[in-house]
Amino acid sequence: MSLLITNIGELTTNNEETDYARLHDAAVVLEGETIAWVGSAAQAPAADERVDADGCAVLPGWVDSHTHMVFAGDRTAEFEARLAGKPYAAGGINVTVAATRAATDEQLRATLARLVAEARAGGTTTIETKTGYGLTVADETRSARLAAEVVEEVTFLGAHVVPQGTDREAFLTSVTGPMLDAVAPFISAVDVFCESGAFDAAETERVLTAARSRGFATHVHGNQLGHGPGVRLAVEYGSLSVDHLGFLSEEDVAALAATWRPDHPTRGTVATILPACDLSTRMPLAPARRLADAGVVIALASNCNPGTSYTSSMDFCVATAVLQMGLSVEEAVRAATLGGAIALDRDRSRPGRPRVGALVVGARADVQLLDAPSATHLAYRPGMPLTRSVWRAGQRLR
Ligand SMILES: N=CN[C@@H](CCC(=O)O)C(=O)O
Ligand SMILES: [Zn+2]
Repeated sequence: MSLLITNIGELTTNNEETDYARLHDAAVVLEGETIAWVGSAAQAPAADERVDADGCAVLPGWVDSHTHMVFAGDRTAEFEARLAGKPYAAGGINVTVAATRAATDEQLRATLARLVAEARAGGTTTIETKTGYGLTVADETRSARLAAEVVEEVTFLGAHVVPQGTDREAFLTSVTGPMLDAVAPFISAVDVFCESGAFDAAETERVLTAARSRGFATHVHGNQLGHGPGVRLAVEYGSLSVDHLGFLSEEDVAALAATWRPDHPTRGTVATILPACDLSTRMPLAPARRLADAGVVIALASNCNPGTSYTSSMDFCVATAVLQMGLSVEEAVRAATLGGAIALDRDRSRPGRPRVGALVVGARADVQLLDAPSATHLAYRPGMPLTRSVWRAGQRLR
């Protein structure tokens, strides 16, 4: 079954080969799960079905490369305390750990389904989600298994915090051994919260080493609450991304930039910025402009979780990145699509892992149509419901 979306006023393709140029008076053809044709509306081939975009903007579906959606419970009281001036601290995670352990599979599934549905309705077609609210072998395995039922990228975040009442050394031994082995069938990457109140540099290295020795890609939560070793270690260990980044030294920015120079031997480390979290925790916004000017590839993600960022709205993240972090609309949209795909190592097609984040021939047919003539309206009309239609793998979701 093929579908022609035509009369597109502005088409964001993220096609590197055409210098990321946006097309006007454009059309795309979806064939089954895949993008089959992209070009000028006047030259579009016939298809089984046709959608008229009425001159509106079409973009790749959002790629949300950082969320924590497997949880139970509520942290409104902690949020209210923050509004009254109490700073965010990693310890709050234990409240969600207790609620998550007490929840049934069906309760966790229901929350996950609700959050995934919200994200999809907002144009998100690729979701990464992390474990990290179970923190025993059984609870982390359950979180990974339930996540894998509904999202395509599951990341093991056993090293989120040392749970209350647990011996630190015994916990780390489990996270880097039996716990990691138990979740392995459900995950594609490993993450670690490198921060005071969570895990220090030596502990972070243990987690990254264990992941690497089993062939898993890694991510690091780093430099969120203060300056620290997160960025340095992510770069040293070749992590796919380092996320948060509210506190960066000149050396941190230079180290990240060096990974994107053509002479760098491996794939670079993406800087994932999480503006909704920065705002909700009342922490400094990550220096996105500085990172972009230094040549660092940026991903923009929601960090949807009950503690620091209870939203999956990528539209909100894009608007904030433009209005408050100094990115252009093009940069912010690219970070929320192609940037996320690069952070998940999904910007090229591999068996069982189709390319996402770009509207180019061969990529997965993940498409959003806005109720607006250009992507600029995401920042120009912040907070407005601009998602008109969404297709994921060729299936219409709304
Ligand atoms: N920073 C660490 N983890 C989450 C927050 C988890 C929580 O507070 O529940 C984050 O990315 O912000
Ligand atoms: Zn996070």
